[in-house]
Amino acid sequence: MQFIRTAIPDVIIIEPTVHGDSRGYFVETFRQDKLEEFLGYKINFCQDNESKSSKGVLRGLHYQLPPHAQTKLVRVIHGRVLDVAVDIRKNSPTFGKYVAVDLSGENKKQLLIPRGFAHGFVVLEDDTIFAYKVDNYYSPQCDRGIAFDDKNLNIDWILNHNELNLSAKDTKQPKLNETNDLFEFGVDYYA
Ligand SMILES: Cc1cn([C@H]2C[C@H](O)[C@@H](COP(=O)(O)OP(=O)(O)O[C@H]3O[C@H](C)C(=O)[C@H](O)[C@H]3O)O2)c(=O)[nH]c1=O
Repeated sequence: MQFIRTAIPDVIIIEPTVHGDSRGYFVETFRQDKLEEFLGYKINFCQDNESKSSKGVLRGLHYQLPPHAQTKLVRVIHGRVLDVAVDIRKNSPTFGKYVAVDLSGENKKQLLIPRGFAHGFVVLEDDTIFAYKVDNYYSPQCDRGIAFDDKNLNIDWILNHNELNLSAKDTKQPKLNETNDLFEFGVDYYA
């Protein structure tokens, strides 16, 4: 299992080891000990999620506010997405910047998105199954979002705007500079 820091160092790509043989393959998709050793802090996931989407679906950009802020460990079981994490920690040197990673059932890559980031993905193949762990329970009251097409983020979602399929909620999210519901850089949201 390899851990690779991205251009935003707190966002980490995880590449599990795939053991293939004549029957198929085996992969350890999560190892708490190895993850905590790399992170240098404890992490306790408490909820697993799964969503299925057709090509063109865009879910995001979402996050939960403290005290229900979530770390997400995301992966694609079948299909392919472009997965995006946006730094929404005020005063961060990478505030408003994003990381985009191609996750697929084929490459088995995962992305660790810490508290303080908005998360979203666009689905690039039909019948894509997206699975992820979170370390705080779902809290509708603390659920927030940022507009996927915020010009100040300038996210390249690959697909054309007219190919996208969003929830009503996601067509009405505020731009980053229109919300105060953000995080502070340097605050330990894991304390
Ligand atoms: C997130 C969540 C949702 N729900 C219910 C609420 C709705 O009845 C239904 C769909 O919820 P929503 O439209 O918010 O689902 P997504 O658009 O896939 O949202 C997720 O996608 C983006 C990319 C994320 O990173 C978040 O985990 C999450 O916001 O599932 C639950 O019961 N539990 C949950 O944890």
